[in-house]
Amino acid sequence: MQSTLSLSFSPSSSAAAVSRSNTTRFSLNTSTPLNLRFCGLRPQALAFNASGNHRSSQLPSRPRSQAISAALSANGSPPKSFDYDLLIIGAGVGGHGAALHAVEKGLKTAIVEGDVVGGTCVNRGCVPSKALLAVAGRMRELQNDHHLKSLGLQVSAAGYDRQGVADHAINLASKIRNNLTNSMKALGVDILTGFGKILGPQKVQIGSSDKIVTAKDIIIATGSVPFVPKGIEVDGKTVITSDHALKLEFVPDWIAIVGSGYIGLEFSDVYTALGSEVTFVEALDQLMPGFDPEIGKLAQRVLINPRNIDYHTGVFASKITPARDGKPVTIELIDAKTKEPKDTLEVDAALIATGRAPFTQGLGLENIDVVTQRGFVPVDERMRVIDSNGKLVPHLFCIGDANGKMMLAHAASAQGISVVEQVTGRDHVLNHLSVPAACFTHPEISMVGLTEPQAREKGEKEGFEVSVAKTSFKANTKALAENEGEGLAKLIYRPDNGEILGVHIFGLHAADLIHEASNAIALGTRIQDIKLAVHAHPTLSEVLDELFKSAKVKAHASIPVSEPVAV
Ligand SMILES: Cc1cc2nc3c(=O)[nH]c(=O)nc-3n(C[C@H](O)[C@H](O)[C@H](O)COP(=O)(O)OP(=O)(O)OC[C@H]3O[C@@H](n4cnc5c(N)ncnc54)[C@H](O)[C@@H]3O)c2cc1C
Ligand SMILES: NC(=O)c1ccc[n+]([C@@H]2O[C@H](COP(=O)([O-])OP(=O)(O)OC[C@H]3O[C@@H](n4cnc5c(N)ncnc54)[C@H](O)[C@@H]3O)[C@@H](O)[C@H]2O)c1
Repeated sequence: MQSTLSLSFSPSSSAAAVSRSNTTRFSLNTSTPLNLRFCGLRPQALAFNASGNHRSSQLPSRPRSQAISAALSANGSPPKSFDYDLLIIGAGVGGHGAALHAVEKGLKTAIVEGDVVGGTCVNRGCVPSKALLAVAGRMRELQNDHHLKSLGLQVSAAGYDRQGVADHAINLASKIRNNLTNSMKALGVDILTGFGKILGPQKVQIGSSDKIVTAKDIIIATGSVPFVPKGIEVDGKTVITSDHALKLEFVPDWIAIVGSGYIGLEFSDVYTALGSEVTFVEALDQLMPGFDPEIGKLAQRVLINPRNIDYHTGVFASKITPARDGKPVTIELIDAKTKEPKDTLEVDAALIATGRAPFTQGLGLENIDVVTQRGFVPVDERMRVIDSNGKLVPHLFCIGDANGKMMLAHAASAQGISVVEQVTGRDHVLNHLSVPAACFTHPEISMVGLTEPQAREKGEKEGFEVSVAKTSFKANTKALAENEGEGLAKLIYRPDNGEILGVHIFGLHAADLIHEASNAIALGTRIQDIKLAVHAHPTLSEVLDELFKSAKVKAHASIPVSEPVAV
């Protein structure tokens, strides 16, 4: 096994540095402690210092090296036999995906959860947000007279019951949480309740009790919490994070959304559908800075400009004070570059959507000599944890939001499956460039692989040509039948060999359509091959069919010809 590695770690050191939209970007104003919350999981306040490491060390009065050797001498010797083959710390989607695959592979598996099964995605993320977005989509349709008339429909004024909408999100989360729990129980995964703390190699303490569990391999899957920049006071009522917003306790007349990434954009869709005015505050010079620029422009034309949304770009929200004593929420804006004061906003509420911070405090990483990087656990491309000397920690892996490679539910799960493949004897490296992402606005945005600027930069560095092909939803029969012709699909590829570098879609059901492209990238399928695949007519999938067919690949790689099958 390789012992010294260079770090493969994507989070940029500044929020102003844009990489991919769904790679971690968090470190704005980290010079003073951040105020992080974790939904009541742990009583003590969380605080990170400037480097993101935890301020309140477990062993604060001793030098670190001394503390580590003390811990190792007490707990450091690896156990000779194990309670489990695999122990997973954190029962979010990452942990759940790993657990299910582990059982399938015949591993005796346990999962430790300090709060509720399902983690962020199920309880405070993907699931409740998509329930709210489903309502938003219907409200939009019912309020769009022009659209309805063109279909020959007549509907009287649309309305909603706030608590009914909130209940839909709560009920869905509870249903999926039960499904997840039952699926693990049914397969024989032991669910251990308590906060997991690594005591030494292959050894984890569960909760504050004396319960210590040993396992041959351990996966850290402890996820993330909302990141709140300094100067912003979250009261959970008028200044909120997504944790609060998903409960939909009120629908403000006017809400400022700080950050125009995934969370900001999806909530702007929900709030405007429910009648709020939205003001975006974005640190970078354009909205939705993580998307492919062309898709971002189209999204701005369709999702921002015609809606009750205005915005301030190139500014930080440097101070936000909740509404109190009859005064509204106040937001002080400073220029992102010069730091000069720019403006003060007074609004009914503010949603802080400025990224997520890893949840790794109190995990006992110091006991195995692992130093986090702004809270993220350093891992190599196989999710193997790297210690402070650059060496792999045997039998220890970290997946999902806690490693910061790609903060998406399915990425967490895919990383978990990849780890299980490795510990059961099959080498596996997940190609993150094949992992799709989607923003569930109306219409949706989806993407896989590189943006056009990223592809051009790579092409320049590595000396290959980059080409772009595009198709419009306006030419698609199914989209037109739905009266939803506003949309674009964009393919970024190598004309010399037909390699797909990236695909970006804006339009109806873009989140479902992206998988043909992501699977093609994962399987190494070239354009000259996929353009021969057949799509049912009339379907939205023909948008991608057209896209691949319109690409101009110069060198024709051999096209596999399958034997004709007698029917
Ligand atoms: C509003 C919102 C919407 C989102 N929408 C989407 C979406 O549509 N699609 C998508 O792909 N992603 C979405 N995401 C991102 C997605 O939720 C995360 O990427 C995903 O949940 C990460 O999974 P995870 O398993 O790494 O961590 P988590 O889901 O955060 O789970 C970690 C679990 O570990 C537990 N834990 C932590 N420390 C310990 C410990 N020491 N001992 C025991 N248990 C511990 C926690 O209680 C938690 O249950 C969204 C996120 C948010 C906030
Ligand atoms: N549909 C999905 O897959 C989905 C949905 C929601 C969340 N998520 C995941 O959750 C994570 C967090 O989402 P997010 O939207 O919070 O983060 P993000 O990184 O997508 O966007 C944060 C935005 O906030 C801006 N920003 C940061 N600090 C600021 C400040 N002080 N003032 C003004 N602007 C500031 C950044 O420039 C950036 O544009 C993402 O990594 C995403 O992958 C995914």
